[in-house]
Amino acid sequence: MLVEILAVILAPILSWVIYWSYRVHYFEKYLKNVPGTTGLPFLGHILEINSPKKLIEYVMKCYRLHNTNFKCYLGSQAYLNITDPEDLEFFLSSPIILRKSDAYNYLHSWAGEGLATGSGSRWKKHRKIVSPAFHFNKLEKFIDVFNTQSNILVNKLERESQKGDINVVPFVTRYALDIICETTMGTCLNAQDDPNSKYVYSSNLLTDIVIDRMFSPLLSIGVLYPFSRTYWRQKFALKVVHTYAKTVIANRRKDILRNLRMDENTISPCKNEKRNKKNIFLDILLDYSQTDNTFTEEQIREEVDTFIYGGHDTTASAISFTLYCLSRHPEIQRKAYEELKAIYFDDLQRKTTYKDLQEMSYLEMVIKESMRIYTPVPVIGRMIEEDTAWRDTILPKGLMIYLWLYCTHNSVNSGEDFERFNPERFNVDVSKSRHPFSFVPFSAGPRNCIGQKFAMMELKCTISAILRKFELCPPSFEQPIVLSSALVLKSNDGIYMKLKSRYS
Ligand code: HEM
Repeated sequence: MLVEILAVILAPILSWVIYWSYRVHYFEKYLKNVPGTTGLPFLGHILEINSPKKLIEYVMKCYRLHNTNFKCYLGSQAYLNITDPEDLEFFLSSPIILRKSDAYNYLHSWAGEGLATGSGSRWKKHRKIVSPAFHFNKLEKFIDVFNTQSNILVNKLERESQKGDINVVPFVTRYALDIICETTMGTCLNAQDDPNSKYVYSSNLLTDIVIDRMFSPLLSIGVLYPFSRTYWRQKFALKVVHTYAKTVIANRRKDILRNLRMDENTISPCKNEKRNKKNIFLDILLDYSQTDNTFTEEQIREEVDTFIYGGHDTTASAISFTLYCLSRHPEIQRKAYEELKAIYFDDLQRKTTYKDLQEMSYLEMVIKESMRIYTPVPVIGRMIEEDTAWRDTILPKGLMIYLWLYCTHNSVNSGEDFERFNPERFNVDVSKSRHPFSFVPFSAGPRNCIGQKFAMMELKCTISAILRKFELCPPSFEQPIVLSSALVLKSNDGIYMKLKSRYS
């Protein structure tokens, strides 16, 4: 009897030991010359990377130690961390290394196999369908939305700043959510006015849950997850966001069938402004679905949720960190403000036009420099599907690749003075002297960010509106920024500043 009990206990442990040894041996056959270690037996480096804050600390520690690409292990799974621009170019330009890594699986319940998480022929097809929506002459029409929403944001910030130091992150995040919902679905979410709405609560909750699952060994195990409280909270939040998207899609389809699409002179539900709602991303998907019945309602919903996820936290991170950089560098802020004064001439409160945005060249350099130091998407993951030659070795099937844009940006790849906030490094001549993959905040190659032009327009429009209204100053207390990195870079304790109105 005792032998049988021991056998029952020991068999799974022994299988685990054999499995772990086999897998580590399998990866090490090819990765033995890559700097880094296999970590603790059975655990790898799990204990050092158990939160978004520890992840970025750990990665920067390894990068400073090895000064190049390095490997690490989570259990028996090997991860190759890429930091060198030449290697970023290899992976990002590859027409075959296109599948996303395991970390993106946690987004599936929310955004399904939408553009950011999908792969294979379905991803290729959807990318083709969605691309026309991001043509610059379609994007131009969204300036009205940016203007309306940034006006609301500036008013909210003004009210709040009268109380003293202000954490801009929650304001900017709700603002970005309003923008992406209106441009994607043509609906007015009103997150800025109604921060406690079910949708805002649910989308924030889903973001937090994705991050929790990435770092919690228990929540990441598929069979155990349904027994956790998080699973049931996620189920509730998913129901809210999916029902919202499905209702909007169904109503919009009815409008199209009844030929009731809004034209240039109809009133948008948002702030009663005249707006051509025909340009929303959803219409491009619905129009396509009328020509191809394999493009299902569920797939449309997944793309809508993908835009909402991919298009709001990222821009909120970039806006918040740029405001932070401006508030801590008064001389650079003064130059950016001078540029705006020259563009807006005698009416700093007027609406921004597409032409204004083209003229904001110094502000664009400021935004780029901020995205270099505080890279909004610090890391991109890929999975190797077939053995692939790389340098003098083979990347074995099943290997995960983490492309650390954050490390590449925050190193001598950006110049010897890389720790200095210096927008001038993005003037045309200096930029030319660097490797083209030394600065890729929107990624590059076939899976680059489809929303990058949209994002840059939104960033310029928002930051210029805030800068025209306020002088940004440091808060009354010292705030060291502690970074946390999951899918998007965040400051652990918010981003505080003092906003002084330039006019009343
Ligand atoms: C500052 C803002 C933004 C940054 C820094 C950013 C960055 C990125 C990065 C690094 C990727 C990953 C590409 C890869 O895996 O190689 C990506 C993908 C993507 N982004 Fe953005 N993004 C931003 C804003 C937006 C916006 C506003 C939208 C939508 C309107 C958007 C939609 C997407 C989509 C759909 C993908 C997946 C593309 C694909 O895999 O084909 N992004 N973005």
